[in-house]
Amino acid sequence: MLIEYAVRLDAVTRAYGTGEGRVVALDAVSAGFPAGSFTAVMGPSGSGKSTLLHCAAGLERPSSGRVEVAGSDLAALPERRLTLLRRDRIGFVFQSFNLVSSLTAEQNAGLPLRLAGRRPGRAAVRAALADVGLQGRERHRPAQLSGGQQQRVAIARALITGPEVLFADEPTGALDSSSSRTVLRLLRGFAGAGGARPRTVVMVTHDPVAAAYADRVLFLADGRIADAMDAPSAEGVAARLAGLEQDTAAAAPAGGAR
Ligand SMILES: Nc1ncnc2c1ncn2[C@@H]1O[C@H](COP(=O)(O)OP(=O)(O)OP(=O)(O)O)[C@@H](O)[C@H]1O
Repeated sequence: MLIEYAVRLDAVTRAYGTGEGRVVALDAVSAGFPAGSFTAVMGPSGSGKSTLLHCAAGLERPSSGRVEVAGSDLAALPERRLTLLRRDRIGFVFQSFNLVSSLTAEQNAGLPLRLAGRRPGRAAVRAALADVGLQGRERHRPAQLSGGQQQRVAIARALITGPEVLFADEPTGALDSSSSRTVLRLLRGFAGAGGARPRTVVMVTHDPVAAAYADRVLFLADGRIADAMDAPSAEGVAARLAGLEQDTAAAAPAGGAR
């Protein structure tokens, strides 16, 4: 059966700096994220997880290699088309929520539509907030909401444009375990083949419990894919991660820099 990929990386390298100070954050990484799947990306600190996410989402351009999202080769897109792809077909959720503190939950959630020059319909925004369990909180500002509630506003904002791919960078990193569960269930519920188009989630996390919500875990070490695990359990993921952390620590030169 032919697998349809929502996101594909082909020999993607991303290096920072030059000469002595050059750091290869991603080293010829090839990976496919099937349409409708939920993938967690894990690995020791500095292994390249955020860089992979940023390259896959078109937030950063790779030094070499090819990234395809929703059938488009990102490098071939002019800046304007890339902006439209990011705006209309991709959603982002970050660890730090990134809400606008002076705006209400409703205004924050409707912001992508406003930025696209569309007047956000109140009913649609309220429905998006209700979908994440925030009915009755529409007029609250971020400071009046808990961390978990703020992240749910951020999810409503990410989903308001009906994206095909949701990228999440440590979405539960700042949350307690109960709020984390709520957020992870929302991400899990978003991913899938149902609806007009399959919906795909790619999530970077440090937390094996969070990774166990995914269909598949991709492990990075030293900027390369080190392993993959289907139908992950938190225990299995924790054990694999501990092994990779040991290998990375053993391989690191004194002083730590790669
Ligand atoms: N803008 C940058 N300039 C220079 N080096 C960078 C930059 N961004 C990342 N790096 C380096 O690239 C490597 C990979 O970083 P990245 O943030 O992708 O790792 P990570 O796995 O997400 O780490 P963590 O789990 O600690 O967040 C690291 O060695 C990091 O120091």
